[in-house]
Amino acid sequence: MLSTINFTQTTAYQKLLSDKKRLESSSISALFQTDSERQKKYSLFFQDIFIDFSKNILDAATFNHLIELAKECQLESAIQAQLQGEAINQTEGRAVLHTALRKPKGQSQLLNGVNINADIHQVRAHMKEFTEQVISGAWKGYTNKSITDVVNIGIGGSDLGPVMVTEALKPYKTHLNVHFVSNVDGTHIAETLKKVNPETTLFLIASKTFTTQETMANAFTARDWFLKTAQDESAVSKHFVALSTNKAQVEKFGIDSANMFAFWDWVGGRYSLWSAIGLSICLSIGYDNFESLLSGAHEMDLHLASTPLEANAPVILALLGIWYVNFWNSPTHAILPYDQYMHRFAAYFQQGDMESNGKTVDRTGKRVDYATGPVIWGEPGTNGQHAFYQLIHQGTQMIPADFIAPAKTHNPIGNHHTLLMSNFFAQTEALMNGKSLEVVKTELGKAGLDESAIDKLAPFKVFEGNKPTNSILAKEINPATLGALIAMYEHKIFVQGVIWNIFSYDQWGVELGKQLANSILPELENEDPVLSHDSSTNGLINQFKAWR
Ligand SMILES: O=P(O)(O)OC[C@H]1O[C@H](O)[C@H](O)[C@@H](O)[C@@H]1O
Repeated sequence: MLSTINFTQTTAYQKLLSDKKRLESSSISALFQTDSERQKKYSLFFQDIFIDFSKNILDAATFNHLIELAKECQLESAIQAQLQGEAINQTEGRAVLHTALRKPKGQSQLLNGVNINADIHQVRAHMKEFTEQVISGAWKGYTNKSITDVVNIGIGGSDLGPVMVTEALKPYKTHLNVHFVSNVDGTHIAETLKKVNPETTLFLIASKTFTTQETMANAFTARDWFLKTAQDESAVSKHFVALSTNKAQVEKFGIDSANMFAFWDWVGGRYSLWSAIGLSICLSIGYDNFESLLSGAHEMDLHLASTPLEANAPVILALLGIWYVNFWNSPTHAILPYDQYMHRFAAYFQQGDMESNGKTVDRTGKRVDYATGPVIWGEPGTNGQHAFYQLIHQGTQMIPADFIAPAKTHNPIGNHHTLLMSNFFAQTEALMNGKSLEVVKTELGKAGLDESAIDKLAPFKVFEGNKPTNSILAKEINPATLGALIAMYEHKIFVQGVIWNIFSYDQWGVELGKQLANSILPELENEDPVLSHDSSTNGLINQFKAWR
């Protein structure tokens, strides 16, 4: 079981409070000036990924105290508890074993004393066989035509992971066109169905529970649309498959259990792209590339399990995050991939991180008196630079940011990649160094302004600097490096949850929204005036009814 230590009661916490006071009067750039070895000390390689965390407000003492904090919170035993399949998701009484999905065939993974590796690989074999049939054209639709388009219908974890990965790995795309429908807004499915032909389309109904309102509504709409042309219920089995843990509901929907790809309750929705939920990924990039994605993630799992905390990439990133959230009051964290293919990476970890660590109750059931998970956000570079970087550079909040980029591009066109990367390096440097009043004044003087004009304008052009960033440079973004990067962020989330003494693997907050929508639904199904809510909600519902 996980400990219930309150991290604010540890000795390391007190030390970190004084570190903060000391470092407030210093700066990242000053720390570089006094230590020519700084980058070497605060960076590490994980295979072909170079993680430079030297541009943080961090000195040797602080780094040691962060590691002490992790030790005092019994992080090492928490990591083992998770990897060994203990029921660390205590509020749901479940183990958390997405890491087991990435283990090679034949490597034991015990859950309650039973080895689950064979079950996992049985589903994988089914996914491989099916993927190869569809890609080769051997799988035929009801008019004996091969499949050209795949529509994944799912939401949350049953959508965001596959979307992010298929976008990030587009250079590995097969001939299949993979589409994703998630929103219950009819526009999403309507616009997707306009692009596909029922004779050559395969629908993947992706839902762990197979009860999620949005997914079921979209699945029934897709089925009706399909049957309008096919006119024959028996054709459904050639065009609909299910990715789920709920066999009974899958059968109720009318999908043959032979066309069901199973997974298990110990796979959290937002950690499920490695399970049968990844079938859209297999179809999009081919089964072997899916395997490479999984083995890249597995390598990161091994790194988490066996590397000392002070050289452990996800642990370091997690501790730096805690340093900013809890000691520097940073409410948000930006993820900024300088790779257009990774344009959904931040959106994916918005769910991963915020659904996991958006908690106010600690593991003893008490309200916490410290901040927990930050708001995660971001857009790919350089688009973000022309949108929100202003606030990162000159706003009042400290916004730690992860810059992620591949050294090699999949599209070496002209000097585009050099232009892109020059922005990456320039931004992280500028965020750290800022620009002093003196420098601004000299620049304005050189531009020919007189003294009073310089005095007026200069304050607006000052950049305080000292904005922390991590730079994550991968040799290239391929299935294995992407797998490792995703697993690194997953583990970062877990480590932070351990320190914050919260349960990272439940999501009771989402359940509330589902219940509320279901209670209002019947009130929208007739024309009677609604009076059962507060005046704002009543007024809005009644106006909606009047206008629809
Ligand atoms: O896969 P499903 O059961 O349809 O669930 C889809 C999503 O539902 C909720 O929003 C959960 O909070 C998510 O974690 C989950 O990914």
